[in-house]
Amino acid sequence: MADALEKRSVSITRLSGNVPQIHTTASTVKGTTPSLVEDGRRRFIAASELSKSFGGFQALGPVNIHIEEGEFVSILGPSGCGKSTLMLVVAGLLQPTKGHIEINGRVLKRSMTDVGIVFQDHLLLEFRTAFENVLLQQEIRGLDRNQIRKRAQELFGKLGLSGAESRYPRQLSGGMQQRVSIARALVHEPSVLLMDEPFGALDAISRTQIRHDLEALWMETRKSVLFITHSIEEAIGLSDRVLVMSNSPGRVVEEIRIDLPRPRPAYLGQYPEFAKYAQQIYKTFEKLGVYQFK
Ligand SMILES: Nc1ncnc2c1ncn2[C@@H]1O[C@H](COP(=O)(O)OP(=O)(O)OP(=O)(O)O)[C@@H](O)[C@H]1O
Repeated sequence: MADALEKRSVSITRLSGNVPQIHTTASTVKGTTPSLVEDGRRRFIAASELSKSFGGFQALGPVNIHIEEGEFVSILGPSGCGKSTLMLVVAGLLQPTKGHIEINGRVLKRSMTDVGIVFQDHLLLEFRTAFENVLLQQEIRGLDRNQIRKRAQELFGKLGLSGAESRYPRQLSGGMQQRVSIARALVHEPSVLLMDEPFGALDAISRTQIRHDLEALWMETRKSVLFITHSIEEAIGLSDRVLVMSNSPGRVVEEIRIDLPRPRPAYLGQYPEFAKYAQQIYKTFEKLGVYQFK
C-alpha cells in the first residue's frame, strides 16, 4: 500500500447527494466478487445508505462509506453530526434504521467481533493493572494465554508503556491510559480498528506524539481503521482518506485523499499539500455554516 500511496495525486472529491464521485476501475481478484474490489483494492467495510433515527429524530445519514483492507480513514465532522452513531452502527452495536453494513462482502447482522474499539474515555477497569486490562481480551475471548501475553508485552514496548505493566489506571497519565486502551484494542490482532475521538481528552503535545506512535503501529500491522476526530490536523496526519461530514443529520459531503509520505512528521505544515487539504476542509465547514467567522 505504501507504493500505491506514493503514486497518488492530490485528490479532493465533492460528494454530491452523498454519491461518491470517485473514478473506479472494475477489476477482479481471485476468490472475491467484483463488487468488493475498487481500483484493485478490497473494500473491507462498506456501508450503504445508512441512516439512524432515535424516535422521530434523524441523527445520521443517509451515508455511504467504505474502508479498504488496510486503509486508514478518518471521519471529521461538527459536534453532534452523528460520528459516534456512525461508528456504533459500523461496529454492529447499534442497528441502522435504514441501510446496511457489509464486512468483507457479508452483511453484518450482529456486533462485529473481529474488531478493536477505542473510545475517548479509556474505559479501563480501575481494579486491574494496565497489563491485566489488556489481558481482558484473552479472558473474554478465550484466547491462548501465552500468545496474548507475548503480544501484550510487544504492544507495551511499541506504545512506550514498558515498566507500566503493574500500574493501576489511576497511576497513569491520560496519554498512558489511552495507550493501554489501544493495546487492549489490538492485542487479539483484529482486522478492524474503530477509534472514536481517542485523543480528544489529551493535551496537544501528547496528541502529536500518540498520533505518531499510532501511525507507526498501523504501518506495521495495516489494520482497516475508522478514526473519528474533531481535529483537522489529526485527520490529515493519520489518514489515507478523510471523509468530511455535514451538520446533523450527518452526511459525507467531501472525500479527501491524503497523499503525504509516511511516517508523517510532527509538524505537518512543512508540506504545502497539508495547507491545501486543511484549507479545503475549513472552506467546507464555512460553507456548511459550521464556522461563521465575520
Ligand atoms: N441513544 C440516543 N438516543 C437519542 N439521541 C441520541 C442517542 N445517541 C445519540 N443521539 C443524538 O444523535 C445526535 C448525534 O450524536 P453523536 O454522538 O453520534 O454525534 P457526534 O458527531 O459523535 O457528536 P460529538 O462530536 O459531540 O461527540 C446527537 O444529537 C445526539 O444527541
